[in-house]
Amino acid sequence: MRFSANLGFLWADRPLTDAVRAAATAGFDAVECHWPYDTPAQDVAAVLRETGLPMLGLNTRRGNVAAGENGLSALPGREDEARAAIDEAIAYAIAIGTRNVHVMAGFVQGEHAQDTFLANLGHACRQARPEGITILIEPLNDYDAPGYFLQTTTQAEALIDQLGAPNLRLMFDCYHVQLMEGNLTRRLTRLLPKIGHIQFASVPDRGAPDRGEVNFAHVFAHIAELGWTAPLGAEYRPQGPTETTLDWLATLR
Ligand SMILES: O=C(O)C(=O)[C@H](O)CO
Ligand SMILES: [Mg+2]
Repeated sequence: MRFSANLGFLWADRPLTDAVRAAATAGFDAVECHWPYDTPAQDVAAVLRETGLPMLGLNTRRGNVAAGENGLSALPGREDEARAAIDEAIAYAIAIGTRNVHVMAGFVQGEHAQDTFLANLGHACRQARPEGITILIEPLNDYDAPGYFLQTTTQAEALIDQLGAPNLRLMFDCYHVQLMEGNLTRRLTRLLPKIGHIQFASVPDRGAPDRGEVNFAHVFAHIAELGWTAPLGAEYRPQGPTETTLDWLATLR
């Protein structure tokens, strides 16, 4: 099994470029991030070349973070900002060779929000497709992100089917899915053709995967049996310095 360090959480206390180096030293096969926009893309591209690690994914900006926003793409009336964030994310992804862009929906509910999200996702998929980039949507659990538009894989699957874009896929984060829907291995099997990236953290505390209610040795073996070979995203909150939380990397590999 190969693993990607999510630098939104792992080594998040370091500049992004140093975090990439730390992930390489620790033996990760890839990296991914949340919002890299404060770091010039050419610096990130340079450190990816230096370490040989690919950056698997990045997120669109959240909007007004101080006001509690967590994405713009399902917010009716915010289409111009949402599309600017999508275009920015795709341009950054092209500059650093990243193949996945997670389009964040935001805190909103209702049919109008669904139409808005679909329209903005259509824009994202059209812009990304000629560049070989996949657009990801990720259900977030209602405990950490109450009121987030996209909360379940069932909802995400319906959106993917409705839009019918070949480069729209599901970000299957085992942490969120376990909290909202459970049934991880059956769900992974059924949804596999629609999955673009897989992430994990312990449940319920979002720590390293060698603790908590999910047996990740079993889940990772199942994912390998399904034929999935891309690195899995370690998106957990280290309790202490990241290096002290990496025993799982040897045991679950
Ligand atoms: O929160 C998550 O699980 C994510 O993957 C997002 O990228 C950050 O909100
Ligand atoms: Mg995630």
